Amino acid sequence: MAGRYPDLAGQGVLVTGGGSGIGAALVKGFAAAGARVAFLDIAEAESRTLVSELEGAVEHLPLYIRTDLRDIDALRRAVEQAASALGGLSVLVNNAARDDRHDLETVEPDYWDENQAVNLRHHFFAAQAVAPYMRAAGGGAIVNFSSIAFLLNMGEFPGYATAKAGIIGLTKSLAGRLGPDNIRVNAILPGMVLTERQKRLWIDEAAVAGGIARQCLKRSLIADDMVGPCLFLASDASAAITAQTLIVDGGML
Ligand SMILES: NC(=O)c1ccc[n+]([C@@H]2O[C@H](COP(=O)([O-])OP(=O)(O)OC[C@H]3O[C@@H](n4cnc5c(N)ncnc54)[C@H](O)[C@@H]3O)[C@@H](O)[C@H]2O)c1
Repeated sequence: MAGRYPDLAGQGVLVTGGGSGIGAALVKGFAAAGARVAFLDIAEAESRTLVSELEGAVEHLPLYIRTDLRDIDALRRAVEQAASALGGLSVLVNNAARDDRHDLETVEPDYWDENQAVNLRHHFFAAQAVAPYMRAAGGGAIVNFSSIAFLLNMGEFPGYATAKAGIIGLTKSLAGRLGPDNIRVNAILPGMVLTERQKRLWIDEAAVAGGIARQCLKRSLIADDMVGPCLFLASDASAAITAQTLIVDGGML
């Protein structure tokens, strides 16, 4: 991976939800490319394990900043801390989410608001907070993680699906607003990716088989499959690409 996008070496990269799952693969991928990485996560044990795993293996050891992204003041402080520690920020990956299932009949307004706070709201406020640093650097790239789930009429998580659809609108609006500053904004829509959380909570053998049957590629996707597309959208290799959505689902849709 290192060297495939040489322009990423030395860049300041911020990844939300980088402590586990796809986010952890992204932290490793950017660090292997020589980037200076900071990541925000609520999961302390996983995050600290990730940093210790990378000790001695990468040029710049990623910086973990414990942050609950539902707390926008804390998010703003974390962005400042990351920018100061890394010497600037030119890439933001909005990745953190929580795909809880919920019933139409039992959702209350507080649950709905918390669900949007964990799945959508921090995308906007992280972009707002990093934009000045990107302008100072002469440009930047924001990659927002959406999902194909909102296109599949899945009834078990209307809040999550709403947030993931909202991320597409946000991506396009931010791309329009920030394009004149040479800041690109794109979204990745993963398909079925076998992370530890997915295997523990939602995806059993039958679901894996069902998913693969619907894909063109007859294998399970893993977190590492998201790294190449994300590094591509963060790097100068995609310098003329903005306001786009990239589906990475093994050909399910
Ligand atoms: N795994 C899949 O199949 C799949 C499919 C489609 C889209 N996605 C999207 O990809 C992204 C990564 O998914 P994943 O499967 O790796 O998820 P995951 O649950 O494995 O990891 C999410 C990370 O976000 C962190 N996080 C959650 N709430 C937080 C909060 N309030 N503050 C700070 N950190 C918080 C978690 O601690 C965790 O480390 C998400 O945006 C998800 O919606 C995943």
